[in-house]
Amino acid sequence: MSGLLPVEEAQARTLTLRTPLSPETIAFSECFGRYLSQPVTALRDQPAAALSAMDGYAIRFADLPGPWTIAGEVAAGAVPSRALGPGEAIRIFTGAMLPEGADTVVVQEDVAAKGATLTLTGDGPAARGRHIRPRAGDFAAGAPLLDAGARLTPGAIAAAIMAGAPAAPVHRRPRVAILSTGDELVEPGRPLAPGHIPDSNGAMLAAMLAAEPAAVALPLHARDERGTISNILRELARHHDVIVTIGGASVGDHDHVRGALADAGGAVDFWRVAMRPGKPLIAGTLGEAVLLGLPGNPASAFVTATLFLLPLVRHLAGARDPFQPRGQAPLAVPLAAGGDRRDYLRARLDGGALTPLDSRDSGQTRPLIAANALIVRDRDASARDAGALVDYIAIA
Ligand SMILES: Nc1nc2c(c(=O)[nH]1)N[C@H]1C(S)=C(S)[C@@H](COP(=O)(O)OP(=O)(O)OC[C@H]3O[C@@H](n4cnc5c(N)ncnc54)[C@H](O)[C@@H]3O)O[C@H]1N2
Ligand code: MOO
Repeated sequence: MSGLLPVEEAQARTLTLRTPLSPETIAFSECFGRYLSQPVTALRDQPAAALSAMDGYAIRFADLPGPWTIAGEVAAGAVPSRALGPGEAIRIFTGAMLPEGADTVVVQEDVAAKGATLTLTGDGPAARGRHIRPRAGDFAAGAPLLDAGARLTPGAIAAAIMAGAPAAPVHRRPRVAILSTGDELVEPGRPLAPGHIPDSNGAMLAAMLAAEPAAVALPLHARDERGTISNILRELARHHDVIVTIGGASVGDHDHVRGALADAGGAVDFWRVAMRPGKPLIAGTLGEAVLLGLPGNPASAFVTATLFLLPLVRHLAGARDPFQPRGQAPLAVPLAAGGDRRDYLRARLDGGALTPLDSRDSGQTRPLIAANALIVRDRDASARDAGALVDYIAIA
């Protein structure tokens, strides 16, 4: 089909519409899911000194099998008051600094203390250095820990804090507006007149964005009036980084998004992508804002949001790698040959195998309940047997 942009080209063009947003420094308590604006390098050794990894006694390995004279105690957070001498043991706890002179920890389950005398009752440590966390065993000062553009996962947050970073250097979150268009649409939960349907896409997109570093405004709705849509777009562009419209993207007499964007002073970068569902996707700019015009069919909106909106939001939020990775899994059932566009088939990944869900009608919402993957089937792909490996994208 002519005039349709290949998916990868359309995805790449979407990201070129705007560079990542400005950097800011925020508290670690607020930074989950954000992307780093600069690398994190360790500012300190961790641990900063050799520590005990167990509750027990610090000893010299050469003094085994004891007995020892108990010569003091050191708890986590304290500095040992003296060095360990030959034949001595110092009571020590998990996370406490190892006294100078000690090279091994014997766990308390392996010894018995009577007065100031400690005797071995179990096997004891098998080697010098047992139950000791060496200085800088986690990382040394100067170690590169996280790259710019990395996502702040719980683990990454923990490492950045331990590395001594005072706060999280990240990119600003994109402010995202969602605008459903269509005379037939009614706010969720409101009574429906004949010909009306509930606006399910607005809330669906807000939910998809809830897991992303985005400030998402309450979904809005406009009637199918070019002038109204144009005015709303112009207003939204003043305070948002991304405007997502839903519906009105196709060729019908009531499909006004492209016209309204032009009237508002914006520009279409591309329209129509070689994919199913989602062909009439629009991408463009209006002032500083990027506009994505998603097709109105629920599956089309879902798939185009997955492939274009979420990566755009991540890109603006500073992600180095904004696209969902593709996986491969075997088909649980045979798959028919592909058509003249790239297909993204709603599917269920269960027990390691993929089952395409029955409906290919992009107007249906019910298949979205079970779908946890999109099978990627290339244009003109041949039919595949059950068991054949196919590409998929995991979806939430
Ligand atoms: N002659 C042609 N007709 C259509 C073509 C085409 O190439 N030639 N493309 C079809 C494809 S593919 C799609 S996808 C749809 C997309 O159309 P629009 O983006 O203009 O969407 P609407 O017509 O406004 O709506 C389509 C469908 O989705 C329902 N809808 C819309 N918004 C919502 C919402 N917020 N929540 C729930 N449901 C929504 C709407 O009622 C329609 O049923 O065009 C085909 N037509
Ligand atoms: O592309 Mo439409 O999205 O096939 O239903």
